[in-house]
Amino acid sequence: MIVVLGGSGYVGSSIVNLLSSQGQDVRVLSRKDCNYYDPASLGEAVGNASFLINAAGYTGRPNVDACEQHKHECLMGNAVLPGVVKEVCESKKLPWVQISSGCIYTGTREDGSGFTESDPPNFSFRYDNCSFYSGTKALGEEVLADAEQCYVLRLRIPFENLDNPRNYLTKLLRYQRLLRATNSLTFLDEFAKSCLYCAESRPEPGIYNVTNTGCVTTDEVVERLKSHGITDKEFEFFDSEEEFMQKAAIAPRSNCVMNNEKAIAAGFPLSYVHDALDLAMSNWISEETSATK
Ligand SMILES: NC(=O)C1=CN([C@@H]2O[C@H](COP(=O)(O)OP(=O)(O)OC[C@H]3O[C@@H](n4cnc5c(N)ncnc54)[C@H](OP(=O)(O)O)[C@@H]3O)[C@@H](O)[C@H]2O)C=CC1
Ligand SMILES: Cc1cn([C@H]2C[C@H](O)[C@@H](COP(=O)(O)OP(=O)(O)O[C@H]3O[C@@H](C)C(=O)[C@@H](O)[C@H]3O)O2)c(=O)[nH]c1=O
Repeated sequence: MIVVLGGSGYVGSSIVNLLSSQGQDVRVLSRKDCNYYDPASLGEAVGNASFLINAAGYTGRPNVDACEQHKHECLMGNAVLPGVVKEVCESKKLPWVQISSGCIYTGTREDGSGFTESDPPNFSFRYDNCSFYSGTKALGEEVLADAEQCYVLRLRIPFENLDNPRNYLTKLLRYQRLLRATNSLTFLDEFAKSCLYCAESRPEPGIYNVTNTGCVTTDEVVERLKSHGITDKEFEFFDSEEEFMQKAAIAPRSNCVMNNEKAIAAGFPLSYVHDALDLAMSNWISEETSATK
């Protein structure tokens, strides 16, 4: 049995749907079911699972700005909880996935290439340059530095074919103005498949950048949204990151390029970012369409 903590959330529900569709025996755990911060209570709820996926955490709604006002929940969910899950999984000798984020980096390496798993985070409390959210995600990875049988999977700006306020494509369609940035992204379907891959095939445990190959600019993504007929909107852009910070954001955002070669070499099912965007956009289901179904 695979236990999914936070299986009701945006990322967790995508994982649960995939596992269920593949005939896996899945159990979703929620904060209602036990005390996440008491290893005995969490351990009892986990029972005799054979694999665990921790998709619980605090992200803020509608975006990470909300974490600046909810620091306690954010610190507990993103930095303390991974430590409790580690303790429980190690006592049960249970292999498991922790969902981390690529938002612990900003920019590119000095030579313009993407960050690898061995690059230390540069958007963290140690650099004193980050959002509270990113700081807690970097701390969550530090807590797991010596974790056994643990897959730390770094998701980065998820997108998919379903219109959803958490989907990057929906965000770009709805934000009044856009920040011009270059990012690596993660196709949510392939992230869910990557979690299943860890459960079934057990690659070497450790940190993996679970991002699609390559990177894209905001302009490239909006041009693709237009060429797929999803919108004919004339997008407006901020003149600079300073203007974006003054008018649309509370916390600084991570925009970054990630290197996924380690994940590809380990067999993770990750396609080129432009191909993944085309697949999601060519199967686009708008909120209006899904509401009438
Ligand atoms: N969405 C994104 O853009 C990205 C997300 N991630 C990471 O993926 C994971 C899941 O994110 P996402 O699905 O978007 O988030 P959601 O908020 O949609 O879901 C997270 C779930 O975690 C539980 N939860 C909420 N607050 C807390 C808390 N303070 N402590 C413990 N559990 C809590 C809730 O489940 P319940 O009420 O059932 O307990 C909730 O449904 C997080 O670790 C996040 O950092 C990484 C990169 C990008
Ligand atoms: C608020 C806002 C953001 N943006 C840009 C900034 C950035 O490049 C991109 C995403 O910014 P958002 O504020 O939507 O998302 P943010 O909350 O920063 O997104 C993150 O969520 C958490 C949970 C993660 O772990 C991250 O990996 C990432 O997915 O959109 C705009 O263009 N216009 C806007 O008005």
